[in-house]
Amino acid sequence: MGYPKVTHCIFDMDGLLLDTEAIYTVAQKEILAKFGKEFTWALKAKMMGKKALDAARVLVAETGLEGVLDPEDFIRQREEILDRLFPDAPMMPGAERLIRHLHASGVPIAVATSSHARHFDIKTRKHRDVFGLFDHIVTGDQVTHGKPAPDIFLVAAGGFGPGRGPASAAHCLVFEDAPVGVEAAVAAGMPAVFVPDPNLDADGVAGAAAVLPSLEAFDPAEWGLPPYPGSAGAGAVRN
Ligand SMILES: O=P(O)(O)OC[C@H](O)CO
Ligand SMILES: [Mg+2]
Repeated sequence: MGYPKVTHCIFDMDGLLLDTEAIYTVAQKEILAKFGKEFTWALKAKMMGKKALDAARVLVAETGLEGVLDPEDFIRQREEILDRLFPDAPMMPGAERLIRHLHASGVPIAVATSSHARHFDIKTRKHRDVFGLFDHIVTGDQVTHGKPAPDIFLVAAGGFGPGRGPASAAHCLVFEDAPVGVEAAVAAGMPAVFVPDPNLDADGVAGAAAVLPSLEAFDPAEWGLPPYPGSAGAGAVRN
């Protein structure tokens, strides 16, 4: 397998634990339409997983709107739409079961999201019980360099506290839905389970240890983690 036994798990949030990526798409489509521009999956793939300003700069550059739409102004317009839609974001299939299982089994778990703390609060308002099970949460505003830099995963791995940390980065399994997130995990020296949206062209994404259609297909036992009670598990496609 090429990886040591997994002892810790680090979860991305948007598009992985929470179904919020569709909300970003709605907001971004709406704003670009005002400028006669289309929001495509190819553009989304380059933005998703990044911190807000990094992603806004990509959008402005890729749509040729430099000098027309200021990235900070884009973010302001987007906030109005997002703030309205985020509170109703549901969890992704399989996310709650996996989190509850890992927590009940004593596996240290953390969140590493590029979202800033204010958004994290709005998005998780209806899911406080589940998010309360994580050892700790690292939000995008806590690191200078966002994904694809490895920083956020390294900070998350370092946050488990004395005696509860991983022996090395390679013992931490990262779950991601974004190409830049997989890149960040690889740069951090961590195996990554990539769970891409079916609309995302995942072909050019290198380095994932496994690619799954959904968290429902994740079998903890395959990674040396405690098995689901009474379950044989589903098959991961290991690279
Ligand atoms: O996927 P996350 O949780 O790192 O957050 C990403 C951004 O907030 C939106 O793509
Ligand atoms: Mg994500």
